[in-house]
Amino acid sequence: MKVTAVELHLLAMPLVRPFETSFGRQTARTVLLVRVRTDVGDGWGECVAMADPVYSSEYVAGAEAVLRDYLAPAVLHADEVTAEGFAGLVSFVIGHRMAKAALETALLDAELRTAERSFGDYFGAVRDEVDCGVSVGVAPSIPELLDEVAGYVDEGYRRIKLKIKPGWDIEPVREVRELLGPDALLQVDANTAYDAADIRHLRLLDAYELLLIEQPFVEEDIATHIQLAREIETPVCLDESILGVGVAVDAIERHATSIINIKAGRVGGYLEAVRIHDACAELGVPVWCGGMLETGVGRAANVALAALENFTLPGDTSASRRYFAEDLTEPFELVDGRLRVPTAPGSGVTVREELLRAWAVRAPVILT
Ligand SMILES: CC(=O)N[C@@H](Cc1ccc2ccccc2c1)C(=O)O
Ligand SMILES: [Mg+2]
Repeated sequence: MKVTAVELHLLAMPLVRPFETSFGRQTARTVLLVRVRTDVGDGWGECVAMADPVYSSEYVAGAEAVLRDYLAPAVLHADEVTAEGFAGLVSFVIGHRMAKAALETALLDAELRTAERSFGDYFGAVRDEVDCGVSVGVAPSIPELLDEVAGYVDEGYRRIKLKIKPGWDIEPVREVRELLGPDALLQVDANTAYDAADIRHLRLLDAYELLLIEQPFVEEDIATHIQLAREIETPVCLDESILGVGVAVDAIERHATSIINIKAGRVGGYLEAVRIHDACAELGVPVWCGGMLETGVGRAANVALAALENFTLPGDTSASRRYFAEDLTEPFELVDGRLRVPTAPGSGVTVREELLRAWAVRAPVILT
């Protein structure tokens, strides 16, 4: 297809409640959306980068710049572009996987809408709905944490994930395990907040039958994850470290991790995400779909991805209302702890253009 324009939309959406992690406290989501106009129709992609480079080195203003100055010109100058050829077309740009993922997804959305194929059908979904978990932030107090967790259990979430950090780990886990009972699915996410000196302390988590401990150490530090995996019963899961299928296979083969959190935005797009899924299936390593507080645009694609065979653990594919009072698309509603996989062409959702205008931080950048 021929791309005739690339639009960069910048929105601000308030969160229904503050979301605190080991790297900070968020009260709103700054959203960068990419729309491509092509000779066969439009497509949308959502960039998962945060406003600040605190989860990864990418951030909204940086993603916008690399899309404006490198990635959009590359597709606009090409006579013929395909989603499958996009990674090769922009391989001259090092990194910037979240920015690349947004544009690749927009191209895929345009292609599949025209072909009248859904993301789920294209990715190889084997389910019509996916089991959903929920990510729970660091709370001001234990009672407030327990209230929030009890609310999610009432909503039907099939797995609870607690953000932890030094000083907020063993006690909240113990109290939530007490609240949930011994059989509930419970896991933790440290977002890189610990180091090797904390390994003995982290072993205390073994008392609480957790599904996994997610990314305790910094992205580049595979060695300390290997050391922890040797010394702790709780399975180690990687998130920030997994930038592509190569590092996923390397980390698994070196026994740094035994479960992978797949986020299409973090790895450069849904095509790479499917490659990681397939490689993990080969290696007998279960995967689950991570979340980056996406609007319905990114959420729709994540739910389709989470419907693949080897996504055997509930993901952070929570309902829209977990984060937003109103979503940019039709809302994703939890039914019996599950979300339905969209079946309409492309992502299967429709961006509400009136909200695009209402929530815009500035006029869209239109590149032609
Ligand atoms: C659902 C979940 O825990 N996501 C990330 C962390 C995270 C936390 C806060 C965020 C705020 C704005 C944008 C992305 C964010 C991602 C994770 O798994 O590590
Ligand atoms: Mg994580």
